[in-house]
Amino acid sequence: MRLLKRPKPVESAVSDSERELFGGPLRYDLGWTDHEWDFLETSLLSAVRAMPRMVAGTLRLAWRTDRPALLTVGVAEAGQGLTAALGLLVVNSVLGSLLADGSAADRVSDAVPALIAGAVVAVAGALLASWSTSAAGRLEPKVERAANEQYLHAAARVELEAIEDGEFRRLIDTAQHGPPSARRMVGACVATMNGVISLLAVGGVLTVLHPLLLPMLLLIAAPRGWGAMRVSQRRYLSVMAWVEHLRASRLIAGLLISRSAAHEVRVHGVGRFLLRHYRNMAESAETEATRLAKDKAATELLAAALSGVAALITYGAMAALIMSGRMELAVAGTAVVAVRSGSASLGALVMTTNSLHEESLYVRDMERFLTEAGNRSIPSGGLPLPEPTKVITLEGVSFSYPGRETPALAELSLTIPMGSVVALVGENGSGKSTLVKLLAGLHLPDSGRLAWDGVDVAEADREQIFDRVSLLTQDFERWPVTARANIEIGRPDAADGDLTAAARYSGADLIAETLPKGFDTLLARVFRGASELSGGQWQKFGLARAQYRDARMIVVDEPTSALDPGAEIAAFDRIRGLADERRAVVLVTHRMSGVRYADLIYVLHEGRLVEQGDHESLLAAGGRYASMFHMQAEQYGHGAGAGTGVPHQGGSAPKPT
Ligand SMILES: Nc1ncnc2c1ncn2[C@@H]1O[C@H](COP(=O)(O)OP(=O)(O)OP(=O)(O)O)[C@@H](O)[C@H]1O
Repeated sequence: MRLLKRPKPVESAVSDSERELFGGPLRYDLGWTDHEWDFLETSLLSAVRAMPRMVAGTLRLAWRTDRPALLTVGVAEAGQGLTAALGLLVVNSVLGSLLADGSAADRVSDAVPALIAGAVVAVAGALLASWSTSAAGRLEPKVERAANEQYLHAAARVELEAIEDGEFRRLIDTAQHGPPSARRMVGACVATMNGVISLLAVGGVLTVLHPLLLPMLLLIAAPRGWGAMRVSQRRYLSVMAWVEHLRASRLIAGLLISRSAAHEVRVHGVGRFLLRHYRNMAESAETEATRLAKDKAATELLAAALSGVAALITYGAMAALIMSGRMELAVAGTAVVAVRSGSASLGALVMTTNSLHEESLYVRDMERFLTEAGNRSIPSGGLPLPEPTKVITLEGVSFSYPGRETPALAELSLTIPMGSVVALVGENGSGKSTLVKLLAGLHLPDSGRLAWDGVDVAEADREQIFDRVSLLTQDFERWPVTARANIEIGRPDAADGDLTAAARYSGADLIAETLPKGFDTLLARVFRGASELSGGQWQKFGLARAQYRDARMIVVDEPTSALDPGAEIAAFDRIRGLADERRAVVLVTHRMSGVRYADLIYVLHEGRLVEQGDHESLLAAGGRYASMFHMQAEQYGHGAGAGTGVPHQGGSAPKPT
């Protein structure tokens, strides 16, 4: 039975801002929505059928996190169901006494024992409810934490390629609703359990009173159940379709208050521009919220009307039964109370079942993410790397980014011997940073072979590769923690690191001396009492971190871009000094002054290796490297014959073409 009409794609309003800033409507892939609709287009019955599976999943998680709390909730909820049934029997007994023959005083005094029993039952019910609430309150945050840990652990373990894949990022985004939903599912499970038990109790009493009363009760609650189900499914579809729009609005809002954008936001008037777009996008979202609200109101009105008609039929039938003498007045009185409380219980049960269903949709997204993340996670285990390693070799290595036709690296063959300083040179986009990512084990070659002393990284234990590589990229992380932790985070689990040596090595020790609390100064402006460093000072902390790591291969990508001329010369000297027989240094830079003393220089062009050798031989060859070197030398006034001159002045070096 199809209870729901397929909704129109949620695509009507495309804001101008989406067109202007993002090149078109930001909507979740509608192909996905179509596919999901098959799942969502479920009847009430199938949602109820799926319930045991959903409940079992949540209960398993709850069982793993806090067994005593879960058992307490179960016992307390079952007890409450019992008190509900006893309460109805008490009502029946009281009504029986009150409607019996005899004087008013006698009838009231006959009812007293049942009234006392009723009070005891009510107190017991209240105590059980409060016991259950406190245990469920203890359980819920634990379930959310467990689910969050699963989510974050899986996200941190996936391959870099997955992180850079837009589809997967969307999955990460939607799955973040999962942990809070898992928490709410515990509450919904408890409420559902409560509803089921109360309803069984009421249903049992009603069936005993008269067999027709239970079907009538169900008739009253069914339309409300249908309405609630339809509203929640439409809300879910809408959330999914608008998730990117919401993300983009948050991005714009974030930019308005971000520190890094603060200068342009003010000086270039970007603030006004972004605010206008923020409003524009918020208005589109409001249109969708209004549409949903109208739909919800209409659905609920229809459900209430149908439920009212069912109630009318029920009470009419009861009146007919009384008048035909087939139902006693006391039974009818109890039945009215039971139908009222029963339909309230059933209504609540439908709502909680429905929220269980709705929350489970989000938990399902998280499950889907966990499965996908599991498929795309960095494999554990593999061949051990030789220690010490003598050489890293690339043979015919090619690599393309997903969705890109031209390979970022093509048929690359080169060697990186331990103890040497290897420089990677080439124009923007020639593939240097991509090669760095491959060397660090962040990406694996699509074809060809990258090996540490003959052990192919595709078969090697990736953890061991990560352990042996120290990475200082152009956009290295400026961790919002203390100066000390900013260096020690290079080897987070090491207890034997030499912080002083690492800081002295890069010059970060002198910077720390000027900080209010030395190495214990917090380097995160967002917190009170924290200090901020200049770009060049941060780079020295980055270098110290890279050195602290004590790796076999140190890869530095533009390590001196923010350093003043003196600091730059010193930094290149220090970087050269890092190479020893156990360790290689891979240097990526556009500053030819730093490249000059490298033992081996590889020149890349459009992902291919076009020249290799040392500085002198490459200059003598008069090729691409020589022209890049001369171009920079000329800029600093050394003239075309600057084979011996070293252009190391500050300012950004011109990008070779
Ligand atoms: N994450 C990515 N996804 C898709 N393509 C990418 C990605 N990163 C880089 N590319 C593409 O791969 C090619 C090589 O880029 P790469 O960053 O390796 O060059 P580079 O030599 O380091 O450049 P630069 O000197 O500007 O830092 C470029 O065409 C670039 O557009």
